[in-house]
Amino acid sequence: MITDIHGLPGAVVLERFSAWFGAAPALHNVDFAVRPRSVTALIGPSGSGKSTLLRAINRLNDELPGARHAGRLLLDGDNVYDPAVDVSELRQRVGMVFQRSNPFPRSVFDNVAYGPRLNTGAAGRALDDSVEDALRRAALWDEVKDRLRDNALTLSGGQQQRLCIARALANRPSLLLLDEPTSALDPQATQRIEELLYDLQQDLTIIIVTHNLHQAARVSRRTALLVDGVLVEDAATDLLFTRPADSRTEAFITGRFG
Ligand SMILES: Nc1ncnc2c1ncn2[C@@H]1O[C@H](COP(=O)(O)OP(=O)(O)OP(=O)(O)O)[C@@H](O)[C@H]1O
Repeated sequence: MITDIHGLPGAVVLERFSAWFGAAPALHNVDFAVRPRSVTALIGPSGSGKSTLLRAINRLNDELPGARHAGRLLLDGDNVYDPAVDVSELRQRVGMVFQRSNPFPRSVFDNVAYGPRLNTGAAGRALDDSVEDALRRAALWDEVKDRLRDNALTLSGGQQQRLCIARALANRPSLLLLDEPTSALDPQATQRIEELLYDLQQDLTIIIVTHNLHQAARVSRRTALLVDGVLVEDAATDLLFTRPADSRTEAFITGRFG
């Protein structure tokens, strides 16, 4: 099954992938294939390795002292840990959005224009067009089209998070990683982002870490459970929540641990 999707654009494949920060592994021999152009949810108790897995994909763990890994991690069929990989180019292909929205304290426009300016040298009309396109794809354009010169920090929390999504989309990534993107938002702002993810999966692969099992059930086609750095189960979301194959999944989704 894993080899079926290996080289497809936006496909992520982990092969016996392990990660350590110290002696104990944060991820242990993970075999995991993420389907392209769909939403996959990562769930699991606190400290089970969800963020470590996300951060392994765009090599953010590399920045942490003592971090090391073993095994292979492929994006679009390429090993992201190949020495020839340009990490900044990798991070254009892999957008990431965090729990706390983190717009730059600059204008709405400049936030979204940042990547295209830096990576393609876009300017003038071409830059305006790519900013508008990213804001439209992030379902934010109508709300900010008259506020493009306002400081991004004047937007609401939900708008700031969609702005961070737009900033990532402006780099035309094939993969979007979201680490608990709605946990600081109210239900309405959360719903807007969930609807947005539903639309965005037409064009790109999305992996979302969430502590909210209802959210995983609502937004994802597949869900994977991590426990103590081990991938316990990876299945179609409706199956995982109704007929889990592993007793640890059943215990987790019924609230008996984690
Ligand atoms: N920078 C770091 N230095 C040392 N250990 C770390 C670091 N980041 C994570 N770990 C350890 O790696 C393991 C996995 O952590 P990780 O943050 O990936 O879990 P998580 O499932 O995302 O947790 P949470 O749901 O609480 O965010 C934990 O034991 C954690 O203590």
